[in-house]
Amino acid sequence: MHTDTDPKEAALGTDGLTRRFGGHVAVDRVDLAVSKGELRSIIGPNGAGKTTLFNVLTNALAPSEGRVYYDGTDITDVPQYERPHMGLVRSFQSNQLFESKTTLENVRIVAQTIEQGSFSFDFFRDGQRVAEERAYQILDQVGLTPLAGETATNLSHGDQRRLSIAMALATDPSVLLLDEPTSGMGPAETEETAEMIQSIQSELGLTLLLIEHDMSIVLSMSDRISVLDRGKIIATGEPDAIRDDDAVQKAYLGGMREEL
Ligand SMILES: Nc1ncnc2c1ncn2[C@@H]1O[C@H](COP(=O)(O)OP(=O)(O)OP(=O)(O)O)[C@@H](O)[C@H]1O
Repeated sequence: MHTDTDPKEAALGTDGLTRRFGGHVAVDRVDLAVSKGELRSIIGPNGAGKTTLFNVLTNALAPSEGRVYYDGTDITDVPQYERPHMGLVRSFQSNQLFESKTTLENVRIVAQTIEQGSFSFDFFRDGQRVAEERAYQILDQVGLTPLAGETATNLSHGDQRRLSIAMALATDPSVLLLDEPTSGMGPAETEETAEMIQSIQSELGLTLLLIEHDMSIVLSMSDRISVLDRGKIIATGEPDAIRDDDAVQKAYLGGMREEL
């Protein structure tokens, strides 16, 4: 079974990353090395530490120990708000949508906010138009063009999740962290969203880290899968190897084994 190698040579890497809550170790000495252009899924039973790992990777929560590397640079101490400007982006949560704004405006606002750092006078003159063009382009990529003028609060749950991906794309990420992009979707919508994510990834050459519960999606989409159990990575490998791994089967006993 393949294990992760040097985190400093990865698009996104961690070395001994740990997060404790009091005496509880939610993320326990995690070593990851996600290669450029890889689609890596993180799976594991409920409470395994997946969300906490994402929170520590984005510095929404400070790690208790360990380091985080982005494209060879130690970013452990880089504040959360600076990371999107470097290209390390987490998909927006539904409570981060501007509910009274339209689908288009939500994406445009993010595009404009991100670009403001790099444009000066010219930007203020043309900024809105440039950001709007970019927003239309992204809506097309995620299949939301027909809903461009719809108020975000009126979108279906699935379309709101697609919008949250669109907003993340508006920041022009290199490494994108997606937290359960298909949660709450039916089988057809899940399939459609998975295809959309894959086509965007190959089009943009993105590195993707995905938390996903739908095992058929995980097994079909991932280049590699890392399995988290009680805070520890117990296996990393290609989908076939993970499905057949004894430790993984054991961790899922009574839980999702049938799905594997
Ligand atoms: N802010 C917190 N304070 C205390 N304990 C926490 C906190 N956040 C998470 N935990 C604990 O850390 C462990 C890991 O939780 P986490 O939400 O990261 O798991 P998960 O794998 O994402 O679970 P799920 O699949 O159910 O979303 C759990 O035991 C949880 O109760």
